[in-house]
Amino acid sequence: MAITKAASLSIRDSKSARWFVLLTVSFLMLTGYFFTDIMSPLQGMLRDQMGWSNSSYGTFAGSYSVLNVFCLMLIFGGIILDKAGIRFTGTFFVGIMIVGAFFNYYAMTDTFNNGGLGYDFLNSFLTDYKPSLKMAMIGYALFGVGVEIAGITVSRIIVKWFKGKEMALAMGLEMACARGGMLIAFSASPWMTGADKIISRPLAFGVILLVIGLLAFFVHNMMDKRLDAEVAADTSVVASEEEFKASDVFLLFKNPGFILISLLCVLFYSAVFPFTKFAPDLMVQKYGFAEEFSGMIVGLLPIGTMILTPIFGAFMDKKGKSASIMMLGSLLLIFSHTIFAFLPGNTGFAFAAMIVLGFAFSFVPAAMWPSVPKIIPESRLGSAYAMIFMIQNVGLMLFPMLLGAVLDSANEGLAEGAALNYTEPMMLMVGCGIAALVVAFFLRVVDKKRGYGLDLPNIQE
Ligand SMILES: C[C@H](N)C(=O)N[C@@H](CCCCN)C(=O)O
Repeated sequence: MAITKAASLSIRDSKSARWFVLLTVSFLMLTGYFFTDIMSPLQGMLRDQMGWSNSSYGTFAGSYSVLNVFCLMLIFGGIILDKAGIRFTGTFFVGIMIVGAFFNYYAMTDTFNNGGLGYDFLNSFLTDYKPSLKMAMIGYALFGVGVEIAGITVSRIIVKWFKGKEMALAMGLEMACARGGMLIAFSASPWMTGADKIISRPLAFGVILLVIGLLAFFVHNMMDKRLDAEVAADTSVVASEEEFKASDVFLLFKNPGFILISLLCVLFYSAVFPFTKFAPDLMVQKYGFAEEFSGMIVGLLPIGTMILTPIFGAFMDKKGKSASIMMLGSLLLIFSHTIFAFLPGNTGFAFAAMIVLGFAFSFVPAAMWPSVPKIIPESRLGSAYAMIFMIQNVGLMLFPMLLGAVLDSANEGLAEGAALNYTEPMMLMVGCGIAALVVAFFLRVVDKKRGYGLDLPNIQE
């Protein structure tokens, strides 16, 4: 049964306790996001060493979401979260994340590629696809299930500890840490392959980091247990919300605010995460950066968001304006991708577009995620976040595949060694941005009509 707390103080009222909890789960997300983007700056090496085409690379990137979409893993994850609780769900799915990451690492090793366990089997069907690609996809798909459900769990944890307090700031800081993981991946991964360019090296490091993330989550579990014990022992805590039922998932779709926020999420994120998978190669092909530095340029994006997301989060905690800020973020997204698509390959434009994208990628997440609890009751939050992530994952699956396929087809017959043209793939991203802006506009209209309070401050005085 979902509960709300009345007057008496609990461990969540202790600032140091709740910020410490935030630290543990933020570190976990850092490790997850590090692994998510670990292969992104290695697209060129995957082409040269593993023989992966751009479409193959896009298919690999999209495999992250395949189980989440086709096996409805995020829906199950959300239901498990609402039924079995934070500690079990988090621990189990971080475990899945580690197993998937290990398969992904194994796919890149010489052991596997020289006929290791599973090679012959994976080589016996769909022979157009390399065994390394198939093994990496199995691993990345499992990893995608784990990291996404871990992300949903972490959002739930932050609401549990920060609701009515500094929630947007806390979510902003958690996302800043996650972006820190992206930053390390983009800037360090090519260097970690070493002079001999061994792709499996950064992946091995990523697996070890994930195990450390799991240990951090165990520390969170201890704090969470204490909070639950306090709540159970406290007679001033009153049951106030209905118990969650699996059928409630369908109720979410009767809520226009939920539908619009889900649509905005899929459109906005489809123009960001799939883009970042190709962005290092875009830097090489369009702007002429060396492969080792291309990830660092893309790393400007997470650096900017690490600083800006918590700042905007704190602003919205105090002043509100989330609905308007989501519109502004979508507008900036269009500007940024328009620069990448249509302006000349001048490095100044690359920096400018990346900075504008950094603002967009700070505004929208900082405003969107803390808005969900204003639209959905707490007992259904796990499922609501899960459903939003699930819809978002459709975009995260399709868009990298589309980008890879459009890139290959736009560059068919290109002379050996000539730079790839990214205009058409980037036009796809501009289209997503325009659609996101339209949805953000309607979300603001519906907010005014229904009184969700998206433009109101998060902190209750
Ligand atoms: C990719 C993942 N599904 C996602 O949407 N991540 C968001 C953060 C959502 C959780 C906020 N507490 C992101 O912006 O990285």
